[in-house]
Amino acid sequence: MKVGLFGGTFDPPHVAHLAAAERVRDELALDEVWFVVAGQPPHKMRDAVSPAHHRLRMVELAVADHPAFRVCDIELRRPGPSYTVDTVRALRRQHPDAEFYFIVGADMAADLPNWRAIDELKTLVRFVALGRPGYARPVLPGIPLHWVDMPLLALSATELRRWIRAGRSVRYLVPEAVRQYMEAHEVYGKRKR
Ligand SMILES: Nc1ncnc2c1ncn2[C@@H]1O[C@H](COP(=O)(O)OP(=O)(O)OP(=O)(O)O)[C@@H](O)[C@H]1O
Ligand SMILES: O=C(O)c1ccc[n+]([C@@H]2O[C@H](COP(=O)([O-])O)[C@@H](O)[C@H]2O)c1
Repeated sequence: MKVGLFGGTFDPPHVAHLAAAERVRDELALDEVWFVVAGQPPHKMRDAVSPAHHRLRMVELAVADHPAFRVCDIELRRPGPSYTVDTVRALRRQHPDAEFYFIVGADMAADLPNWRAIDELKTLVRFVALGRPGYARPVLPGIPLHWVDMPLLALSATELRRWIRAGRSVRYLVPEAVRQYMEAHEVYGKRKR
């Protein structure tokens, strides 16, 4: 089975995440894409991240209508920073027959040389990267990267949180079920209007 792993903080999940996952699933003929919700993202240690149960629920809602998309909560059940190499080692033990592809946007792709145990990690997964506005396709000597083209979507969770806090509508920028959940649970505070 060919499985795409799409790791993210997903605070909140947005339509560019879904479009990226679908684009890679289609291009590489993956059987499934697992959205791996980061417990404590290693490079966001000092940032305030929304509670894991909200991010997990929002991702569940976001992927619910896609038959090949799944949510993986393995990193939420492990204390400490969510290093991808730990996740992939565990998933390979649990699913010895799966072939794993790790999906990243161009911003994260450029950071791969700094990831924990990257020399081991690159032997455990194939990296797949997508363009992201503002980030060039990186040249990474020694780290094979499968580049997948897709229409660039200038959307980020940081920007969406800012919009919500400013009282702006994010309808159509996040799946409708996610929008309703974040409003009902005031994940990013009360909507101003
Ligand atoms: N607009 C986008 N185009 C392509 N890839 C994206 C886009 N937004 C996020 N990604 C990728 O999705 C993965 C998960 O990203 P994450 O959950 O951190 O969302 P984000 O929008 O980058 O959030 P933040 O702004 O809080 O950093 C990362 O690999 C990131 O590069
Ligand atoms: O393992 C690492 O060293 C590492 C360093 C930075 C990011 N990651 C992973 O990259 C994925 C995307 O991160 P983020 O914070 O942009 O959502 C997420 O699964 C992180 O755990 C992993």
